[in-house]
Amino acid sequence: METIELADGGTLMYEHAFIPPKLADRYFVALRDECVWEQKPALFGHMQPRLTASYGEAGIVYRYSGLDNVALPWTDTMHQIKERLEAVQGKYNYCLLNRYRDGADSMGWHADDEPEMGNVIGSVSFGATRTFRIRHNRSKETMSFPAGHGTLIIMAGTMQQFWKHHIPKTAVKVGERINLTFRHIKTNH
Ligand SMILES: O=C(O)CCC(=O)C(=O)O
Ligand SMILES: [Fe+2]
Repeated sequence: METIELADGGTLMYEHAFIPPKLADRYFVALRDECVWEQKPALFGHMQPRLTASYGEAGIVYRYSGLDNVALPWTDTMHQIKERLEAVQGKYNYCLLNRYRDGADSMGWHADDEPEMGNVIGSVSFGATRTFRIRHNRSKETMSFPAGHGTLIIMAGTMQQFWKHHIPKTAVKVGERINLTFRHIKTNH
């Protein structure tokens, strides 16, 4: 596990093969075939350039960009991944899943800085390797990390306040990638 201290108090932890390859193969197939995937609307009548799914504890709703994401109950696979992650860092009650069907699917620059969101986000990737990029808001310093089959990236500290991240499109022919971001959403009960 590599721990990178970022400017202004952010921390990024990285491990390329956090989930061993054979297990990652099984998880990829289970997540692809068992989750309820949908393509949600984005701004200006567009659709998001990827599929998403939402899982977590009962009653958790994650709101972002005007969308309400109601969590379905953890699947067995997701619960296993969550426990592996929590053994490293964090405590999670919600997971947003993103499925990038090919190199044309992507995620724009953003921070996961909603007020009800805990500062530790645990991200695990399966399938095709895509580039995870981060950029400091003021200095524009940029860093890139290959997010491959079984890769763990933990974002913590003040990273969401001072840095944005994204998954760029790629012209290279790539297969599907599934990413899980485990989060802690504060509830008022
Ligand atoms: O696909 C990824 O690695 C990034 C996902 C992400 O940033 C998010 O779901 O907020
Ligand atoms: Fe994000």
